[in-house]
Amino acid sequence: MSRFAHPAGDRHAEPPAHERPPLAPADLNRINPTIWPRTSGRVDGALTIGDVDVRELVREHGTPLYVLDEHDVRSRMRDYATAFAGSEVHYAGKAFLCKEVVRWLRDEGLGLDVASGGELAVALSVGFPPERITLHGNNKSVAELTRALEAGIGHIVVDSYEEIARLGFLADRHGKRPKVMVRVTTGVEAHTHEFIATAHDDQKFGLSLSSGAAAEAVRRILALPSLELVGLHSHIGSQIVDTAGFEVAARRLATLLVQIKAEHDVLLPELDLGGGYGIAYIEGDEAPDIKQIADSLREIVAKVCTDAGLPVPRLTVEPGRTIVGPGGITLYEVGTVKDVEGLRTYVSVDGGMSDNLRTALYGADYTAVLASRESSAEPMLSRVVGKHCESGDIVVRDCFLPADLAPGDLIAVAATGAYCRSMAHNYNYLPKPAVVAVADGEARVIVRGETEDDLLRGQL
Ligand SMILES: Cc1ncc(COP(=O)(O)O)c(C=O)c1O
Ligand SMILES: N[C@@H](CCCC[NH3+])C(=O)O
Repeated sequence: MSRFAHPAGDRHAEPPAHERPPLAPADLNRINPTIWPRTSGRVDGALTIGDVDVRELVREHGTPLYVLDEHDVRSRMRDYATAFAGSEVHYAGKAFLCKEVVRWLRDEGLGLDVASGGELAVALSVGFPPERITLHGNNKSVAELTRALEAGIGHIVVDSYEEIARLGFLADRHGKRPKVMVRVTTGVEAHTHEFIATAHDDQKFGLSLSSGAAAEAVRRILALPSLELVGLHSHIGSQIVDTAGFEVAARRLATLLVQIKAEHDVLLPELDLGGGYGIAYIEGDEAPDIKQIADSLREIVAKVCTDAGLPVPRLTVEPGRTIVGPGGITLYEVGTVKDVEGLRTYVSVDGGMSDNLRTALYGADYTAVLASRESSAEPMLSRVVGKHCESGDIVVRDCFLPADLAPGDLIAVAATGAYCRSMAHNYNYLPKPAVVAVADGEARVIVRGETEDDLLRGQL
């Protein structure tokens, strides 16, 4: 995913032109609206979000700090509801889930995808309507399936033959008949990092279309009276900006639906096309247009089905990153600024891979700016690193920061709303930072930051 990774096996080779560090931006102080939250800007030199000055946020809540722009997130929820009017939009909670985000979803009329019993518990704890919840996972436990059945959630997406048998048995025992979908591996090679591509055959998710496993799963479900097969599901991967893969997957899924009608005389009323749409992380990134995606997916499915003389199924999409990613930032305080002669400057901040694992895990790119003030100093090629005991503990691999950067300055990293707090961990016993929602000049803690007591809890 990183544009700047060195070719494997030769760490000293000059990287090809497209992998070299970027040129310094013309204006280091710029808050590019395609990357930063919708309400962000600079006032008196300092970054503001939701009309709140980040210096105030830090005075009140410390650093590192996740900040979520409520207007940004809610407006993206509404953008999806509008673009996919007539279809279902289920927010993928794995991107970032907490009680308050669930309340926003409920207000804005979206559904929710959960990938574990824990995510389900968050949703149910604030009374989210269970019929608007879908449960995913390649290895759901008996306890998770049982809880889903007891709560009466809307859909369970089955991912293996074992799960079909397990769920069929549990549903029978509990006197339930859940709506299920089959997760189909459509064979699409998504253009994204290997670890987050999910529709090629050689990975753990789903049942393969090409091998016939998906069709066999359909047969097995139809043979179980305790399961109601309502549709097919596909999710090809995450942070995908080339929309062609979504279209191929939608066509393949719709074609399978037509084949199922021919083989079983069963008309499935639903297709779930997953999520995975990319966002802009750095200058020059272009995020796909949601309205265009909605129109093209609807058109493709409608054509395949009407050509076969079948009614068009109800569509669902499951965006995570595109809803919550761009509205989130992380604030850090600079602790040390170390010039490594002839190479770059290492800017150490008070968080790192425990609050943002994505750079270490996928070589992800991010944008960072000096947030507590403006500066007219020269650009300095920088690497923003954390405080963990790992040299791979990098937050922003390559960026330009002003050469007068000093300890005590605040740095903001953009587009950290998705898959940062949700993948945070406690390596080196660093507490997970708080999440603060900002809107209309007010800031509210929506997830409390961990304390030393939290870190020691549970130890005997
Ligand atoms: C089944 C499923 N649906 C939806 C998503 C959401 O993906 P994204 O956050 O990339 O939109 C994921 C994660 O990739 C997923 O695994
Ligand atoms: N966690 C990944 C995406 C995986 C999405 C879930 N299947 C990321 O940060 O990009």
